Amino acid sequence: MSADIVLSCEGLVKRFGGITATNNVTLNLKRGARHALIGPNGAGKTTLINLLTGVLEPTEGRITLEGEDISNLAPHRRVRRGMVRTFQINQLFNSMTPLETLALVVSQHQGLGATWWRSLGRNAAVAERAEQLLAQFHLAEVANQRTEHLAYGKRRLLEIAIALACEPRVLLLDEPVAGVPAGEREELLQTVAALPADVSVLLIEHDMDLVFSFADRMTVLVNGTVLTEGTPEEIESNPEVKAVYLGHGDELNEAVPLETPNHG
Ligand SMILES: Nc1ncnc2c1ncn2[C@@H]1O[C@H](COP(=O)(O)OP(=O)(O)OP(=O)(O)O)[C@@H](O)[C@H]1O
Repeated sequence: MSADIVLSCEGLVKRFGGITATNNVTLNLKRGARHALIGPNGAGKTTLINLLTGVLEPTEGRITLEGEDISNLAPHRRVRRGMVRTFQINQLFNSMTPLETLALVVSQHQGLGATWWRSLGRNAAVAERAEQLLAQFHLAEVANQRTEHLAYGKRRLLEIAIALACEPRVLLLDEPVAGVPAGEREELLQTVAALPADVSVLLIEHDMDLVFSFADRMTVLVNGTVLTEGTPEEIESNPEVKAVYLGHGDELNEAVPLETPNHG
């Protein structure tokens, strides 16, 4: 396999009883890519991410990370190897502050265990990395507020900061702006745009503003199958893609949200 492919899946199939949610999907994520996965509701995007991260076991097919077959690795071992995801729905510790949460994750990642309170006091490297992440993700001013009191956009930022604290080589971003109110979107869009260039990103998103401003490559999934893959320009002008989305009453080339996210 080419050295510039960081994550790939080949002939991936997932069946749930009689439903084929993923149908022979082959996808290559290039190093440093900003790759978007789009498709109408029920196209199989979430199932594909669950297969890539190891939450679901494929019926058929193979997944390779940095040239190694990870098809049978447990989810946490895939994270250790550098593939990290965020979730559509926040999965945060409500009673902790962003500073505590990030210190915990950084501490775990550095092999110091879950003793974030000790690490914060005694380990300058943990505190420093947590502070850096707080600044990078516009969380410094809310660093000491309990997460349950944070605005929704800040919670989404914290979630991406947590993923970055694991120092991923591959980041799977699952609908980062879903449910975020208009006034908080800009900060999130800017932060996503400013993600480190050496982290390869696979973005699942319904918001076409974000998809077209972010992606340098796009894969369109329909009924579990890859309809097409290409540059944003190719996707925008592809008649088959337009036909799929026309049923939703929107024009792809207007770069408007194609549908209302059903989560968040
Ligand atoms: N655990 C499951 N059991 C049975 N069917 C499932 C299961 N998970 C997903 N499916 C089916 O697989 C298909 C793909 O669903 P999936 O959630 O992956 O689509 P999606 O593209 O992520 O949709 P959305 O944009 O709405 O999140 C759907 O027909 C769905 O009903």
